[in-house]
Amino acid sequence: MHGNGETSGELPTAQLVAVADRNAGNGTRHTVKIRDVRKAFGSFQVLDGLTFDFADDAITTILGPSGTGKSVLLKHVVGLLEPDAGQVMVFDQDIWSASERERQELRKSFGVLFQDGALFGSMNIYDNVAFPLRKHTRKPESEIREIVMGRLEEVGLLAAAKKAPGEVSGGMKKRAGFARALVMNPKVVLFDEPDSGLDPVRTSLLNDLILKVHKEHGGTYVLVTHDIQTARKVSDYIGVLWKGKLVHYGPAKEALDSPKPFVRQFLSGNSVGPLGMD
Ligand SMILES: Nc1ncnc2c1ncn2[C@@H]1O[C@H](COP(=O)(O)OP(=O)(O)OP(=O)(O)O)[C@@H](O)[C@H]1O
Repeated sequence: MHGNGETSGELPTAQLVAVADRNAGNGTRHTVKIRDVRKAFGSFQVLDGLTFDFADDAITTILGPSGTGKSVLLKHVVGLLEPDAGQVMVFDQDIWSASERERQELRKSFGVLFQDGALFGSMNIYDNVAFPLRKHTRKPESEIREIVMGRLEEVGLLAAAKKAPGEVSGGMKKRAGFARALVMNPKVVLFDEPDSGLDPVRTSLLNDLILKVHKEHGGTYVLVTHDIQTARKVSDYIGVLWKGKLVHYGPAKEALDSPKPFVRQFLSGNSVGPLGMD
């Protein structure tokens, strides 16, 4: 992204950071910063020098065509993939300069909701949600119970606590995954296509839930989706990835009203424009 902002239509780094600063309002540090991150698989340059800060206490949606590197970006943020170059800073610490132990600690500040909820099929919903607390804390079962029941109530799953993941609907699995992602009180919550496989009404209900929980607890939420309605509904900020670059990042309204041809085409779902099937 450095040095070629004009040709690609990207905002220069300083402006991207300024956008995030405006959101922080009082100059507070940003929890997650991406600095010139590059990643290639073989000869395919998936991330081609990304630099931006995720806005704290806001919901940022990352949009972009299939295969453009959205999931790869999320995996860099949680430290599951190491960049070829550049830094992923979490709480001002470069996660790949940190030791494996420090990285594990940093990961505890993340809640992650993968596409299918990633629940353990052999455990009921309650035990799935309790899992991170049992694994990462020494809290007694009585306290774990209080936390888990609170989260299950929040996502409307108290009645399903004893059910196995295989016995509940896709929407319920996602809500259970969301409850589990929140159980350690994470500062950063990442959603990889939370709406995939859900009908429009359940997608809308899940979006309401994301907004409600975010309003209540705050935090840096990052959501990858293909669903423009979801982006319209939940986003404070929108980033658009294309061909390894962040072609837009800013307040949601700015993205939705963007005059840039690719951003316009993508956000309107128009078949005519710079984006083709390749
Ligand atoms: N571990 C890996 N090894 C090799 N290639 C990979 C790996 N992970 C991702 N890729 C490739 O990187 C590219 C970006 O993948 P990614 O899953 O991030 O896309 P995406 O934007 O999330 O797509 P979609 O919207 O379809 O989920 C794809 O071409 C994918 O095949």
